[in-house]
Amino acid sequence: MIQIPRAISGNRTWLLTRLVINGFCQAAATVANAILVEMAFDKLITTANASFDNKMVWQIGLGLVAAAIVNALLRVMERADAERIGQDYAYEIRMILYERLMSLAPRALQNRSQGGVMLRFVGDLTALRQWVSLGLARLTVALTTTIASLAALSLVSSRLAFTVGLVLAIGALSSMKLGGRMQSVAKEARRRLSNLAANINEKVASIAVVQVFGQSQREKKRIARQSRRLEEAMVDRAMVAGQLRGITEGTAAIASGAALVVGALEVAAGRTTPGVVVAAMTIVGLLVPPLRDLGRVQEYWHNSRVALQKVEQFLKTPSLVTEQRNAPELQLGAGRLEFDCVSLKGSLHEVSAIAEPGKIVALVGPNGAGKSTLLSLAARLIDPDKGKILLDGQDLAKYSLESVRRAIGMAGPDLPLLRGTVEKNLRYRWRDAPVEEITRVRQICGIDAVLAELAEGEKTKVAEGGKGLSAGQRQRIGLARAILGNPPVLLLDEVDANLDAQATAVVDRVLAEHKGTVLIITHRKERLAAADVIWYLENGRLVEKGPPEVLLNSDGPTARLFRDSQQKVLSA
Ligand SMILES: Nc1ncnc2c1ncn2[C@@H]1O[C@H](COP(=O)(O)OP(=O)(O)OP(=O)(O)O)[C@@H](O)[C@H]1O
Repeated sequence: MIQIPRAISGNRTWLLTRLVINGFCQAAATVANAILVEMAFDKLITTANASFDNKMVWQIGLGLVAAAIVNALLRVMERADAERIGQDYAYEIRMILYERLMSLAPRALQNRSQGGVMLRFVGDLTALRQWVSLGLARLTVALTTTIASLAALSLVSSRLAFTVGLVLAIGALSSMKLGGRMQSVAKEARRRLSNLAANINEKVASIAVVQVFGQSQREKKRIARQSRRLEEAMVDRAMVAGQLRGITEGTAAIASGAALVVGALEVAAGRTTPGVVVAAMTIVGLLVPPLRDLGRVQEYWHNSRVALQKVEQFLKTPSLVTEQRNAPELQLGAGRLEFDCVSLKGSLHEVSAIAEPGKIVALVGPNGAGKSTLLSLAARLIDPDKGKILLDGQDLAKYSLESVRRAIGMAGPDLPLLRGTVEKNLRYRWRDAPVEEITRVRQICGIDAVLAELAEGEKTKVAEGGKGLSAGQRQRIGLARAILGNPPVLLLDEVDANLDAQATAVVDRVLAEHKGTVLIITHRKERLAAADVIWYLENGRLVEKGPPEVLLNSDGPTARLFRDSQQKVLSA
C-alpha cells in the first residue's frame, strides 16, 4: 500500500523551520514596535511639557516606520514560504495519485465515477494544500509570534502578559470546541460537492443521451436540487466558519480590553507605567491579523482530513495488474502468443490457445463471451487470476509492463484518440519514429486521404476522444497509432464495426501487411476469410477453434452463430 507522505517531511521541514524563524523575527519586530510605543508614551507624551525632545520624536518615528516595514516584509516572506510548503505537498501527493492512476487497470477505474476521480486531483489536493499553506504554516508563525511576544511582555509586566495570554488561550479553547461541528459540516459540504461534480461530469460526457431522450428539463431539476443541497451545506459550513472567526475576533478585542483594565490596575498600584499598558495593547493589536486568520485553520484542517480519507481510499483501489519489482524487459520475438489455462473471475474460464507467429486469429462469439477481456489480458491491461500468458515463451507477468506494451499494438473503441493534433495521435506510440516508418504506416492506413479532408492536415486539432473527426477518420488514425513500430502482436477490437466499405478496406490492408501476429475481434463473416484461425468463445470458455473454412462449414457454434445472424438480418 502506497504511503501518503507526512505534511512536514523532507524539503518541507526546512521550509517550516524558516517559518518558525520568521515568526521569531515578527515577534522581534512587534516587540520593537511596542518598546518604541512605550518610550513615546512614557518619555514624550506623559512628560511632554517638562522636557520635549525633538530628536527623540524623530528617532521613535523612524523606528516605528522601520519596524512596520520589517513586519510587512516578513509577512510577504511568510506568505511565499507558506505557499511553497503547501504546493510542494500537493505536488508530491499529485504525483503519487497519478502514478497510482496509471497503475490501475482500465477495468478497475470503470467502476468509479470520472467526476469522483477528478475531484481527487482538484478539490482534494486544494484542500490538502490549503491546510498546509494557510493552516499549518499560519498556525506555526502565529503561535511562534504570540508566544515570543508574550514572553517579551512578561519581562516588563508578568501580570499583563498572563492576562493577555489567558484570554487568548480561552479563545483558542472555545474555537477548538467548535471543531467537532466543523468536521461534520465540512464532510457534508464535501459529499454534496462530489455528487454535483460527478453528475455534471457525466452529463457533459453524455450530453447527446440527455438531449435525444428529451430529459434536459429533468436533468436540470436534478442539478438544481443538488445545487440547492450544496448551497445549504456550504452555508452551514460558512456559519460555523463565521462563528470561529467571531470567536477569534472577539478574543482579540477582549484581550485588548483586558490589557487595558489590568494595566490600569497595575499603573494604579505603581507596578507599571502607562507606556507599558499601551505597549501591551499594541502587541495585542499586532497579533490580531494572524489570530484572525487562525479562525479558518480548523476549517482547513477538517477539510483536509476528509480529503486525505478520500485520497487514501483511491490509493487502495485494487490495481488488477501487478508489476514485479525490477522486472526485466521482455525480448521482442516473432510474436507467438500462448494463453495457458487462463482464468479471470466473471469473464474467462481456463482458456488455452496459441496464436502462431504472423498468423491472424479471429475472435468470435456472442456478446459478453470474453473476447475483449482476452485482448486486455494479452496487453496486460489486466492480469489473470489463474494461468499464464506467454509471448515467445516469456511469461508476460514476469516482465516490465512498459516492455510488454512495446510488444503490443492495440486499437478499438476503448482506446480513443487523445486531445491534441492528428500528428500527436499518430506518433503517440513512438514520438521520434523515423520518416520512413511514418510513411509506411500512413500508406497502409490511408492516412493521406484523411489528411486531405482536414483543413490543417496533420496539425488539425482533435478534441478528447477524437471528437471533431468522423468515425472513419478516427478508426484510421487509431489503427496507424497501433501499428507504428511494427509490434509483434496486434490486438484489434471491432475496429470496423459499423463502418463503410472504405474503412473495411483499411482493416483488410492492415491485416494483409502487418508482419506480426494479429488477434482481431469481429462480428463480420467476410472478415473471417482473411483469418488463419478462428477462436470461438462463449460464456468465458474457448468452445471451438480451427481454420475458418472448417469451422464455417461444420455444424459447430461458429457456423451456427453466423448462420443465425444472417437469418436474422434476412428476416429483418
Ligand atoms: N469493468 C468490468 N468489471 C467487471 N467485469 C467486467 C468488466 N467489463 C466486462 N466485464 C465482464 O467480463 C465478461 C466478458 O466481457 P467482454 O467485454 O470481454 O465480452 P466480449 O465478448 O468482448 O463482449 P462484446 O462482444 O459485447 O464486446 C462479461 O461477463 C462482463 O460482464
